[in-house]
Amino acid sequence: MATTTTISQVGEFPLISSMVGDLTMGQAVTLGPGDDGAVFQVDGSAVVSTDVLVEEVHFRRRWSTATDVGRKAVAVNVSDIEAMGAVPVALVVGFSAPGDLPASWAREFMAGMTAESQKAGVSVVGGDTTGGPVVSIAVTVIGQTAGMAPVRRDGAVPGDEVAVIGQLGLAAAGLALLGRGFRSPRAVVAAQRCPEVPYGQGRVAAKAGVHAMIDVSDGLLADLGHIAEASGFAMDIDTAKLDITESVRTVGMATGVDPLTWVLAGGEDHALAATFAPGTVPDGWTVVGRVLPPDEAPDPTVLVDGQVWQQERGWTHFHS
Ligand SMILES: Nc1ncnc2c1ncn2[C@@H]1O[C@H](COP(=O)(O)OP(=O)(O)O)[C@@H](O)[C@H]1O
Ligand SMILES: Cc1ncc(C[n+]2csc(CCOP(=O)(O)OP(=O)(O)O)c2C)c(N)n1
Ligand SMILES: [Mg+2]
Repeated sequence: MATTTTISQVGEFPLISSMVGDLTMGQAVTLGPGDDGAVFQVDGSAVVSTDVLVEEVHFRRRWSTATDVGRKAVAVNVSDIEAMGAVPVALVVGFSAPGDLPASWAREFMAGMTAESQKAGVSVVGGDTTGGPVVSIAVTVIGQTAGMAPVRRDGAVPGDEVAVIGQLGLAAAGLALLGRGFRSPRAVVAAQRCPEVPYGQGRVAAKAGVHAMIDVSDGLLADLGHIAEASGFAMDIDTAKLDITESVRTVGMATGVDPLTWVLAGGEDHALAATFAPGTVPDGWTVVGRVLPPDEAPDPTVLVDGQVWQQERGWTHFHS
């Protein structure tokens, strides 16, 4: 019978060596993995953000390959740097796993991190590896402002156009499919396994003078709600302007779910949502609504076609 080598059989330090062996460092990095700290240069202020992925909460090993999870760990983190209008530079990864995890899973996870890091233009400069009851991944990403002010959530003003770039609804439709035991349409399942982050578009928005920006991790309404609240103004989303991808419609029909609920409230697509002065929305972005003056809507909330949205707005942890 074929046996699978586990990470406990390999041991901590040989495991680390096998995980970092193929990493390549970008120009800004002067010292990568192997010492007590990594060293790299940043241009301007450092922008830092962290996101945790926990097995059975953010992914399942029977739904996603190790490569998918490694890619997703990078994508969801770099997405926050994009949403700050900054440029990603380096990231560190905390990796915990049970001793019976196949060693190949850990190596393929790093291969996924490497592949997505190259796509995003960032280097994996270090990390930590420990035992734990389930696979947990904590990534911290560092970006640089490189001559521009960071883009915050509190800059939306009445009259702004609300615009998005990237996919919406696919990851949630993919989750619905995987949960029902299906593996196609491939596009939505792939989006759940790893989102297609619109790398570089955060910077494009910053250069266009974007007023406020966020990445859509929990759901469009929930995340735009953070901009509305931080800025103190309401927004109205015009659902006729939302692009509902064909594959998302197909999954909606097959499962009896209104696909609009995934587009408005499904998380994990890591699209960017932002508000711009009228006429300054960059090419490729889709205008989906506007920021309202207080006399039209006194509460800083997100309306849908002028109405209060009565259904879920997005994902929250700890819900029963
Ligand atoms: N345990 C924590 N300790 C300190 N700050 C936290 C903690 N959890 C979340 N935050 C901060 O709260 C804010 C909202 O977090 P979150 O909703 O996870 O943001 P995002 O969707 O960008 O990942 C962020 O600025 C984050 O840094
Ligand atoms: C097994 C499994 N169950 C449920 C989900 C759905 N899900 C988990 S976390 C999440 C929202 C985003 O995660 P969060 O940790 O809130 O990211 P952040 O907002 O901090 O970037 C969603 C939609 C999933 N991806 N996998
Ligand atoms: Mg977070």
